[in-house]
Amino acid sequence: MAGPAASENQNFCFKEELDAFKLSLSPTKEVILEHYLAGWSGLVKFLNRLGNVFGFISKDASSKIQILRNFLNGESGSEYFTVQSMVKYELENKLVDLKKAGSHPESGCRTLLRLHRALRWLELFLERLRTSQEDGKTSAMCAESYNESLAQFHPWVVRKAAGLAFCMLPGRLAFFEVMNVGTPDQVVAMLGEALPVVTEVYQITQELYAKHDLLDIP
Ligand SMILES: CCCCCCCCCCCCC/C=C/[C@@H](O)[C@H](COP(=O)(O)O)NC(=O)CCCCCCCCCCCCCCC
Repeated sequence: MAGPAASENQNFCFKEELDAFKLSLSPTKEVILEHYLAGWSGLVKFLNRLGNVFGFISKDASSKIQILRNFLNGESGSEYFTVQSMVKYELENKLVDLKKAGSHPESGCRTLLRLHRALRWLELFLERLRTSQEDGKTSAMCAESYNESLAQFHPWVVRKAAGLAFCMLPGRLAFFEVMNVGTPDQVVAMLGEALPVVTEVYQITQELYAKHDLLDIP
């Protein structure tokens, strides 16, 4: 697969995309939705640069980002400032279908849970990338991370399609180039700095969802 043109590369740097997750952590360790979504948009942008075979994944992620942005820009937008305030607001106002799909099939809590589960995949994948050898296979790293996380929530047909798409991932070096961060050493260093942030955002959200028994929203 040919890499993106140099001019295109100037508009993209993986580090900046991940920085949005850093910004999403408030001083009181709440997760600011706007920045969280900006982080996801950056990842989707990256995914789109990898080629059309990932289109079905980036479409699903984009539509979930959009659902949440609509809440944020809607009339109750201020309630959606952080993930914590969103959970409180939606639960207090009975805006979440907790056990089975009903009148709120696209609640903020439910939609964010899907992205949250994918964040665990990201964490596992970035850690594998960071510690990979020069001849490491991104497709295998991606598949292993997926099988350990997101796959359990997906039906067979989605798992199958995802597995096929992973085979189309470029090799480690070409993948690093698409990230546009610098030399492989610089990429590895950047990942070392970025990962703890991803982990922290994941853990805070995980604890919040567990506390409110929201981890299985249909
Ligand atoms: C680099 C390769 C990227 C591979 C992406 C790995 C994740 C694979 C996810 C496969 C999702 C398939 C699409 C369909 C999903 C939905 O069925 C399913 C359930 O939704 P529903 O309850 O509304 O029906 N949706 C989801 O689980 C949410 C998936 C969100 C995936 C976001 C993936 C963004 C990937 C960003 C790549 C960034 C890589 C950066 C590496 C340096």
